[in-house]
Amino acid sequence: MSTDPSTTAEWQALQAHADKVRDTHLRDLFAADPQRGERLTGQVADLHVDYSKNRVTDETLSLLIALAERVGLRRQIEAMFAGEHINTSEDRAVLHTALRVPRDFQLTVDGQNVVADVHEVLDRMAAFAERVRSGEWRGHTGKPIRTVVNIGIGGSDLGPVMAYEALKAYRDTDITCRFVSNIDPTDLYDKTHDLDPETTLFVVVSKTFSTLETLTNAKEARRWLLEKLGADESAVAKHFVAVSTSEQRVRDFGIDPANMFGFWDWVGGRYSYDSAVGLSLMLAIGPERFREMLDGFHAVDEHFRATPIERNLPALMGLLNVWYNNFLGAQTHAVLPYSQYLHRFPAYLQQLTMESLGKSVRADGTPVTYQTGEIFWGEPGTNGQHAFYQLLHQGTKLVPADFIGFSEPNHDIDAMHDLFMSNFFAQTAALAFGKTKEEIEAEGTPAEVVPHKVMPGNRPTTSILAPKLTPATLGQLVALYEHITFTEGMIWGIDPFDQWGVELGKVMANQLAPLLTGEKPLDAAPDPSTRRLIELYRSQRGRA
Ligand SMILES: O=P(O)(O)OC[C@H]1O[C@](O)(CO)[C@@H](O)[C@@H]1O
Repeated sequence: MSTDPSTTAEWQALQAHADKVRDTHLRDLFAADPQRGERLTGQVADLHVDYSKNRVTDETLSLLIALAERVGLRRQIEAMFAGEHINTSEDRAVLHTALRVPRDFQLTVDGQNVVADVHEVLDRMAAFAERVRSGEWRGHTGKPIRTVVNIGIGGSDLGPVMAYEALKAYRDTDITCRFVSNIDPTDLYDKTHDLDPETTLFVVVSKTFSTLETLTNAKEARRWLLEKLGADESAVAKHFVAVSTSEQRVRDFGIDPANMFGFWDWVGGRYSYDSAVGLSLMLAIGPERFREMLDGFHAVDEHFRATPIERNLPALMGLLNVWYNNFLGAQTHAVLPYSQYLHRFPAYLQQLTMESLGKSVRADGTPVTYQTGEIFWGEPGTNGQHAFYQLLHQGTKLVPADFIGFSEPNHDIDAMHDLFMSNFFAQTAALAFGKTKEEIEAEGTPAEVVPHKVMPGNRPTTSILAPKLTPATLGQLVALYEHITFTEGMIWGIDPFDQWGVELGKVMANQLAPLLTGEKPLDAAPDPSTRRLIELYRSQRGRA
């Protein structure tokens, strides 16, 4: 049975400490230590991380580090990098870090030369991407590809689309990508109805190649293509490629394995866009920039693997999340990128963190008696400022937030970027230090309005500042959050690499589909509420 962290002396010391410091204000912490803004910072690759505006003292940090040592975080990190089967409920290694190692790295896992396999696929992807980008790869009627449609869902969509949007400034070809994920037919319709089938390439991405949404969309896309081209099945080879771990299922679908790019069961879906799952991204930005992104990931991996916990930024950020979640009662965590290009980053992080950490039993199956995964959410600044920041500043909820910004813009217009980033700095300062009653009164504010204008402050933030949003810094950011997630999972003793909780709904959807069409009677509904809803649905669709 694994250690219940909440029964350890280290956890209990944190609980006692939380009671002591709960009301300590960031104003006082900064006043007591003028060096705090420099001391509580660190650098990982290009990312400057300032965690000084968190509600922690040096003692808090030492206690959190002691908890990490107690649960064996260092040992767990080594186990992950070595390819041990740390995904216990699926008995699998967890080796997304191997996807970004340089060619000369040595890593053999379960008898497999992992590095050689990774680079073999990367080389095939690069060769294919060059052919498509140069126009050498032609569609069935001899025309070059202009649009790539990625069909996938979850990890087979969120990573590629997030990175495609993030690296917009680095797309340098005539190729544009679209992403179809939802089984809502409007998604496929919307993304294909105005396309020229002669110049369209579908990349069907599914780790399992059994996901209902993806296979349904892919079949429809194939039907659309053949119908529009007026062609037979032979056209599929020029317009469909697959990314999967299952060669047999790809073959069964009708895609030639020669047009398949593989990966391995030791890559979780939400940890996969730096594998062949990122093929659409590579088609858009080219193999060289894709490689730069992988190097960015790797730089943070090396930091996470080799740096003592007291200076290990992903570990420290993970521990801060544990602090708020388990000792100060926070329920959610905001991620606020000051970059419009990162507008899908919070959605991407939702899968990474919430599919990983939304568990209520430990790895050995025993129930947890403490809070696990927090709710991650966010929107780019400054848009969020005009929507939900009011609650961050004056609401009753504690919402720790990460601010992510870049000194150099990807495109600037006059001094807009300076104005933009001044909001980043202003918000984090306002959240931390607020504005007191006395300061507001001194401005001559009418007495009855004063309480409404008081800004309590003491709202914790971590600032991540990088020189510029590039393929490398994007890779660094993603690896940072992967390892933050890992750290939290290890502290709580859960398996952050499985996702059994999504299965039941999938099975039930398959069982219910014939009730919606009328092929099965309503009596087969699982409960009276669902029966009534389906009955209404059927009548609104004109079905008896
Ligand atoms: O890549 P696949 O096998 O189609 O799975 C898609 C997604 O579905 C999930 O299994 C959840 O339903 C995710 O973990 C995964 O990223």
